[in-house]
Formats: sequence, structure tokens, C-alpha cells
Amino acid sequence: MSQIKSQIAPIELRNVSFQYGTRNVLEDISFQVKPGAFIGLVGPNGSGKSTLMKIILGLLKPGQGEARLFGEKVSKFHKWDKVGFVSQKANSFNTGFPATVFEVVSMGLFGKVGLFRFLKKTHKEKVHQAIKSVGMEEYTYQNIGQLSGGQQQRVFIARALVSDPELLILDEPTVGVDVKNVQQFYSMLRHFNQERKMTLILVTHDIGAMSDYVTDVICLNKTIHFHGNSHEFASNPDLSSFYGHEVSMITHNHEHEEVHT
Ligand SMILES: Nc1ncnc2c1ncn2[C@@H]1O[C@H](COP(=O)(O)OP(=O)(O)OP(=O)(O)O)[C@@H](O)[C@H]1O
Repeated sequence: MSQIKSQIAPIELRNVSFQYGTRNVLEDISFQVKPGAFIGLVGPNGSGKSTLMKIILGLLKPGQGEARLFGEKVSKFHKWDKVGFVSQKANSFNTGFPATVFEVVSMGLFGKVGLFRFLKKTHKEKVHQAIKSVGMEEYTYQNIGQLSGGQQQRVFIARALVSDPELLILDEPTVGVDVKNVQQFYSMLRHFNQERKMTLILVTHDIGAMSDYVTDVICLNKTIHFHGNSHEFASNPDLSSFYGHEVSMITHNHEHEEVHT
């Protein structure tokens, strides 16, 4: 069931700070993600986006504060089938990787490729449905390593969708996907959000291309600089010009310089 069941925030952060060694990477981050929201979380390179996602997923423990998923502290949370995750490094299969699209997506149910042989009919149907929902049915029995980066990324979305999560977290999922496919990709995510009532959080360092698709924007650069709806974001010229381009930080002689690419 992918209907919104309650008004409990799928994600809540309370005064979260994080350090790698003595270096502060996140400072006093607090926000709630409402059920049914489609959040674009944006920030330049090194602004702490991936670190924040790792805290939300319980892979890193915050130095201060706490993260909650569906009202539970992440450290106590166990209903992981409610949460799908696609990372920026997902499309790293080489051409020799010996698994079909069907097998990779079935990993979303059992975590292991080999188990696909024992899938029940209902499980197989779920796998086919997930593959269809990302428009990859004609590649079902193709080897994943032979697909393009964009196609592989769709397969990883299908793997994250197969357990019918209520919350889908995507960390820069369009790295390596060409511009035309990026637009299709965002439309597909909007469809999941609007039709399946799934809550989405999409991490990117370029909000420009996706600001039409999201309901809310969070701007992160160690602290939260903005959290509001996408219209407020777009109508704030300072924010949208800083966060609306791909911004990378290049260090020259200990000075930081912004580079818009
Ligand atoms: N394992 C680590 N050990 C030490 N420092 C780290 C580690 N991982 C990340 N950092 C540093 O923490 C800061 C935040 O990194 P993070 O990966 O969270 O940023 P990001 O916003 O996701 O960046 P990008 O857009 O480049 O992926 C960066 O300065 C990075 O160099």
C-alpha cells in the first residue's frame, strides 16, 4: 500500500550537527519532511548533502541532535521496507556483471541476486510491475552491464520501488544521465509523488533543472539557508541564482572560489 497512512513526518531532524574529526560539516540542522512532499535538497559540492543522507539512513551517527524516520529514532527504526534509497554511485556495473534487470530488481525484495530463483508468483509480479513503472520492461532479461548509465539508473529506481516504499531518497541520481533523459527522469519521479503519494527527497547540486518538479526546496551549505516551497525559492533571486546553477568549490592557495559551470 502506498497511500499516505498518517501525518507522521517521514523524516525529521532535530538540531543535528556532525563533524568528521574536528571539522564541522553540518551545524544545527532541523527540519521536517511532510508526508507526500517532493523535496529538492540542494547545495554546492562539499556542503554536506551526502553526509546528511547518511545520517537519515542511520549510516552515520550525528555528533549532536537526532534524526527520526516515521517518528522513530533512526537508531531504533526497523521498518526499512518503508524506505527506498538510490545513491549517486548506483550505476557502476561493468559490462561483464552477470545479472539481468529482473535479477537486480528482485534484490530489492531479498537483498541477494541468487534468491531470484525462489521467488513466488506474487513476488515476480511485483518485480515486473516495478520494472514497468520505470519504463524498462523491454530490457527485463538483458544484462544490466550492457545498459546505458541512464537505463541502469532506472533499474536502480525499480529496485528501490519493488518493496513499495513510502519514502524514496535519491542522492544525485542523474549523475551521468544526459539532459533529455534527466527531464523524463524527473517526470517519472513526479508521477511517483503525485499518483502513488510517495514522499521523495532528491539531492542535487543543480536545482535549476528540477525546480518545476519539486514541491519544496531545502538549501544546504553546512547549515540550512532556506526551506520553503518551490515558488518561494524561485522568486528569491539571490537563492535561485546561487543554488540554481551547478556550483563547485575550487581551492586555490587556501581561498575558495565559486565556479559556475
Ligand atoms: N569520510 C569522510 N572523512 C572526512 N571528511 C569527509 C568524509 N566524507 C566527506 N567529507 C567531507 O565533508 C564535507 C561534506 O561532504 P559531503 O559528501 O557530505 O558533501 P556533498 O554536499 O554531498 O558534496 P558533493 O556535492 O560533492 O557530493 C566535504 O568537505 C567532504 O570533503
